[in-house]
Amino acid sequence: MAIEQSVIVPAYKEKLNIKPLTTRLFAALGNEGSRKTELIFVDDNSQDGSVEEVEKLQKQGYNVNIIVRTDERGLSSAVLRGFQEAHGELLICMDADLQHPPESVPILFESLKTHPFAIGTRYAPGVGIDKDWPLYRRVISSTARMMARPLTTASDPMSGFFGLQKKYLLAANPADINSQGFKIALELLAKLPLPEDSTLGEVPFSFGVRTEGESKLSGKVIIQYLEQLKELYSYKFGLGNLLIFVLCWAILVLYALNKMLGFIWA
Ligand SMILES: Nc1nc2c(ncn2[C@@H]2O[C@H](COP(=O)(O)OP(=O)(O)O[C@H]3O[C@H](CO)[C@@H](O)[C@H](O)[C@@H]3O)[C@@H](O)[C@H]2O)c(=O)[nH]1
Repeated sequence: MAIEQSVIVPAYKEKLNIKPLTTRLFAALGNEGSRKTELIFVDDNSQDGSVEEVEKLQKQGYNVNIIVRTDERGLSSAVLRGFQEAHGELLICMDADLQHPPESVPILFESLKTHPFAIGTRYAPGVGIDKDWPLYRRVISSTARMMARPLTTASDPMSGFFGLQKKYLLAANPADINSQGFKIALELLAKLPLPEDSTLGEVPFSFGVRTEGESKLSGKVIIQYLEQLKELYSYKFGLGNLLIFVLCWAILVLYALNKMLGFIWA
């Protein structure tokens, strides 16, 4: 059976997560789903045994591959590389750390059959974020989410769990896409030539906590996000609206402070 759908996973030092992610994903897809799906890890030369782990799974019959980049680092660029190499018409990106449940992947693929772009959301009734996700991450995430509000209708534009129909990626000019940082979903949502009348697929999921390995979020990634936002505001609204950007900033800093104090006092 030909490959119709691809799951791309950016991975840096994720050896311990590779096996559980692969086995859970293919179990969730079932026999028929597994036959038409490939899983691709895009690893930035972790040298932690990830490659050997994938080779073991290949020997067990799983359709899983690993691309090792030696000349580049970064989440967004890794995802774009995976999308480039993928054989499926439907593409999904998810993290390796199991914070995005593999069991939600079939639902996201289903949504992509009727939506050009679909995104996993943590902000919907019945789902949410694990209570053990650290306070500072909640504050950063809420603030970042508010700052992206004018750019997209997505309820969770910070989500790293999303998918799209490949034809819309191919229709974009690669030079337009910013491959820095972590926020590739927001970038693609803002820049892909999606049909005007199309709606965004939103798939609620519960965001877990990482049990193996560590987050790679750093100060540099936050700065990259702010630079990306500035560029997206210019792209969408023109430089004349830089003032709006500055005002949004001021409001959001106040919002973050309020949220932080609220949490502390709560
Ligand atoms: N290849 C590659 N992969 C990377 C790199 N940096 C991070 N990754 C991979 O990208 C995924 C997410 O990175 P984490 O460092 O685990 O991010 P996080 O703190 O859990 O935040 C994630 O979840 C948030 C909520 O959905 C997202 O907002 C955020 O963008 C990210 O996806 C993981 O699979 C990680 O190995 C890199 O430089 N290169």
